[in-house]
Amino acid sequence: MRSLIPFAAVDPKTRLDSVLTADERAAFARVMLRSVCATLHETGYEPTVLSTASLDDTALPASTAVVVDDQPLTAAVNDQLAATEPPTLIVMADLPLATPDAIRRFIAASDDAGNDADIAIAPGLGGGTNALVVREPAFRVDYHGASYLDHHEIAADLGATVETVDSRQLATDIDEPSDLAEVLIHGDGPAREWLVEAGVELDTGDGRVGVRRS
Ligand SMILES: Nc1nc2c(ncn2[C@@H]2O[C@H](COP(=O)(O)OP(=O)(O)OP(=O)(O)O)[C@@H](O)[C@H]2O)c(=O)[nH]1
Ligand SMILES: C[C@H](OP(=O)(O)O)C(=O)O
Repeated sequence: MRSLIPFAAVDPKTRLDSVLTADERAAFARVMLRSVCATLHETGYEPTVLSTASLDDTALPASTAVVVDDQPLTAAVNDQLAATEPPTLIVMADLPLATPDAIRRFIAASDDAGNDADIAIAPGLGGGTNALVVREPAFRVDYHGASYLDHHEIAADLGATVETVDSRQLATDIDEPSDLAEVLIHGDGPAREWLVEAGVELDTGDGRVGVRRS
């Protein structure tokens, strides 16, 4: 199955700006991208990174294809869907807890006893769409906001079947500083390592666990 990883290369992860500088956000976004690429490679896919700007080769595992398209996310992904035959797997670049097992379970769950769902969605905790399998040729994405609900509506309008796959590892996208706590608690890969080296640590004071700089 063709697989795409959309990536905002310029000034990424702005919602982390209370914890990370602009250079750190750019570096951390690339660490997460590299981790998701490696996860897909390990799962047996050859992902294409759909990036808003060209990328230094060191940002990616060897032999990862890059397509540069500086359109906004939804338009760039939809042009890719229009240009190729389904199925397409789309996995966001900010899922540092994603593992090959989680991807395999997502794909397997989207295939219910041999009846492939037209659309399979691994929702993000905030209502977004962290991973998507598109088997319906007419389906087009509409990211941002509660895109999980929007994608259900778009599928319903097409009479397409939808499978929602509940996966903690795929649900954890890194948007807000509190999401970094999830990486420190549950991660065991390069994103966690990068945060520890940068001096980002758990803040277990009152209320919800967060992060602070050491
Ligand atoms: N190709 C492409 N990918 C995008 C674009 N905007 C976001 N992405 C990617 O889509 C996924 C989810 O995006 P967001 O959580 O909105 O990421 P972001 O824009 O880096 O973060 P914020 O600045 O905090 O909104 C990540 O993999 C991003 O790298 C875009 O305009 N084009
Ligand atoms: C791209 C967007 O991501 P979020 O802003 O929810 O991280 C979405 O999943 O629709």
